[in-house]
Amino acid sequence: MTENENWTRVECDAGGGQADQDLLRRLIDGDVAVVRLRGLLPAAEFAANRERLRRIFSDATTTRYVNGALTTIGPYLAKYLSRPDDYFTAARAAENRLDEVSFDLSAQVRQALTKEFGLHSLRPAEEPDGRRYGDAVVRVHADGVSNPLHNDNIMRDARDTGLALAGLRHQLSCVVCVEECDEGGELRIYQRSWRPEDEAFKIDGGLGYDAGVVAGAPVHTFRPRAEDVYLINPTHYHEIERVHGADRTTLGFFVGFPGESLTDAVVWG
Ligand SMILES: O=C(O)CCC(=O)C(=O)O
Ligand SMILES: [Fe+2]
Repeated sequence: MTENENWTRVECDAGGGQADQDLLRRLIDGDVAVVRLRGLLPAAEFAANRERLRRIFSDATTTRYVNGALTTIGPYLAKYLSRPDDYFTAARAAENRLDEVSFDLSAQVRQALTKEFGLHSLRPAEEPDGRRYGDAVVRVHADGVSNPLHNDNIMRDARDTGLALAGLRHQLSCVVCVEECDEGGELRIYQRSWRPEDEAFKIDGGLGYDAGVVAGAPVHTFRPRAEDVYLINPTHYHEIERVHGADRTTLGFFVGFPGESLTDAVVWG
């Protein structure tokens, strides 16, 4: 596990012309660890949406696992793959609640990403029958919380569900840092994507994989700061270090590309 100059972060200032299709391709190919976009949205948008979220914080739900816990506002699909109907119901309920307080950070970020990367479309994913996926999940990591080593791969995980997302070609993850913690909370991402034989490293009854699965792989460590918007390839192993002090609050959504053209994409939470 070594930091390595060949597996590192690309920093972009919004409007600087650096964010393009080629950069998305490098994330997909596993050549770039993190793309960090600074200044994607005005500070005032973050401040307003942070305040809106605060009003519905009591709606957050915590899912406990033997080796961790996830506190979220809005459902995350990975938890509902065996009961998609419940996912869509919960997604509508969360959307209504966020609308009530005029929370619009996900829509703003989508619009800004579309412009920044020159996309033709970036919309919440839909099933052919019209059921719409949730457009993001608010994740709250409080003092003492970490996330175990895992990878996110909807093409693999939804394969037997009949959901349209299983047919995507590529998946990225977009994270919007709403509130940074005082210490810790670093994202550690490895230059190692999932392979079927890794299932031997899966933690029984828990979340994620044993550290042995990434032995020897280059790692990049990134500590998100408030107002960062960053992209990773979540099919690569990643984990979040223990958070200290203030909550680490993020808005996250996955970005899926149905084809090799990286200009048309869908999102889900
Ligand atoms: O919050 C982060 O830095 C990463 C969260 C994560 O696991 C993901 O985006 O897939
Ligand atoms: Fe993840």
